[in-house]
Amino acid sequence: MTSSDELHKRRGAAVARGVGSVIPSYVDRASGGTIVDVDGREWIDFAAGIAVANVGNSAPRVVAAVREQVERFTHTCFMVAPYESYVAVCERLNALTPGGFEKRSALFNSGAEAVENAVKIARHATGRPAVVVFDHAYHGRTNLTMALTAKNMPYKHRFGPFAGEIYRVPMSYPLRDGGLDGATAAARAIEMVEKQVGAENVAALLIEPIQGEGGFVVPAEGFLPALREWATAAGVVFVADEIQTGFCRTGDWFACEHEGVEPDLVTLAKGIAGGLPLAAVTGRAELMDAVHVGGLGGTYGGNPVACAAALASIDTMQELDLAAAARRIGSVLGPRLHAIADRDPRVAEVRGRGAMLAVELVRPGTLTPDPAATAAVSAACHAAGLLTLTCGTYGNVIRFLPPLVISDAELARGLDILDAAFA
Ligand SMILES: Cc1ncc(COP(=O)(O)O)c(CNCCCC(=O)O)c1O
Repeated sequence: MTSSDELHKRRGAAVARGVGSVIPSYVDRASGGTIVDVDGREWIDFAAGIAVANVGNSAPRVVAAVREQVERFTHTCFMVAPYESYVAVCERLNALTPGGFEKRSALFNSGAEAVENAVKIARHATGRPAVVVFDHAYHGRTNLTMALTAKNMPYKHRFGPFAGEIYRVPMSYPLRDGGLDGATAAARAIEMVEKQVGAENVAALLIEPIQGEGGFVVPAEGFLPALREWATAAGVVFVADEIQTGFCRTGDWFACEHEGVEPDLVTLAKGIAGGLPLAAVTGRAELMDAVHVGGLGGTYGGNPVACAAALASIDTMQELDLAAAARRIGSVLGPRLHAIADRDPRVAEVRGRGAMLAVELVRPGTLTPDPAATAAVSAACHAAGLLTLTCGTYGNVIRFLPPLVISDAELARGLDILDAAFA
C-alpha cells in the first residue's frame, strides 16, 4: 500500500496547496472512534470529519442503504426525474426539527449552499434585503457565506468583494463580554440592528446556536430566546444554522431545543447522512413555499445515494439514541476537561454541550489568547495518535467532536492522550 509519505509527495504535485489537511497521514479505513492510516497507524478520532461522522464512518445501515441505492440508480436530478427518497428525507426533517408548525424542506449538497438558500428564501418571502449575523460566526466559503463569516484568515482573505446587505452584531460570549446575561447581550445586539439597519429592512437573523469554527461559543442562557422573540415581533426570519450542532451532536437532536427555540428556518448538513454530502433548509411552509417554482434547486441537490444514506443515518441515530450517547460522552469528557483546567492555568474555559466540547487557551492570569500553546497541545495530541481540531477567532480553542458511536475504550484512550498532551 502506498505510504503516507509517498501520497504526500504526489499530493504536492497534484492538489492545490490552498486545500490544507490537519494531519499528514492518509486514511485507509475508519469506523467507530478509530481511523487507520495507510501506514497501519491507528488514530483515536476526536474530529468526526468536522462533526460529520456522528453515526461513525461506514456505519452498517448506511453502507447497506448506499449499496442498494447505488445499484438501482445514481443520479437523475430531482428537478428532472424525481424519486421517493428525496421526499422521504424531507418528511423526516420536517418531523424531526423543532417547531410543531407545517414545514417544507429543500435539499442541497453543502452547508454553505444551504445557508445561501436560506438567505434567498428569507429575502424572497419578506421582500427585505438585510441579513444580520454575529461576531465569530462561520457560515461557509462561498461569496455570500464568506460575507456572513466573521474571520478573515483563512476564509475571506483576498477573496472579496463580498455580497452586500450583511450586518454584524456582537455575540454573547460570556468569557469575553464580561459575563453579560443573555437578555442583556441580546438587547445590545438588537439595539445595533434597530439603530444601524432598521428592523423593517431585515430579512433574516442568522445564528449558530453554539458557534462552531468561531470557537464553540455557547451564548448565555436567554440570548437565543430573546433574539427569537425580537425576530417574531419584527417580522424577521430567525434562521438557526445547525450545520455543526445538528443531528444529536449537542445532546439534543438540534441545539435550539436546549432553550425551546423554534427557528423559522434551519440549515442542516454534516451529520445528516453518515458522511455522504447532503444539506437542507427546513422551515415554515409559508416561507419555504413563498418561492416561485424553479427558484430553488441545483443539479445534485438531494442526490439519491446521499438521500439513502441520510435515511439510514437518521434511522441509526434513532435506534441507538445518539442524542443520549452525546450526553453520555459529554458526561465523561466534561469532567476530564475540567480536571485539566483545574491544574493548567492556560485553560480559561471549558464549554460546549453533549459531544461538542472545547477548551479555550490563554496566557495564564489573562484573557490574552494563546494560539501557540493551542498549536503545541494539538501537535502533542497528533504525535500520540489523537486526532483533534482547533478553532476560534483567535486560534486558541481546541475542540472535541468524537463520533457519537465512539466506544468507552476509545474515548478513554483519547482522554489519556489528551491528559498527557497537557502535562
Ligand atoms: C455552522 C456552519 N455553517 C456552515 C458551514 C459550511 O458547511 P460546508 O458543508 O463546509 O459548506 C459549516 C462548516 N464548518 C466546517 C468548515 C470547515 C472548512 O471549510 O474549513 C458550519 O460549521
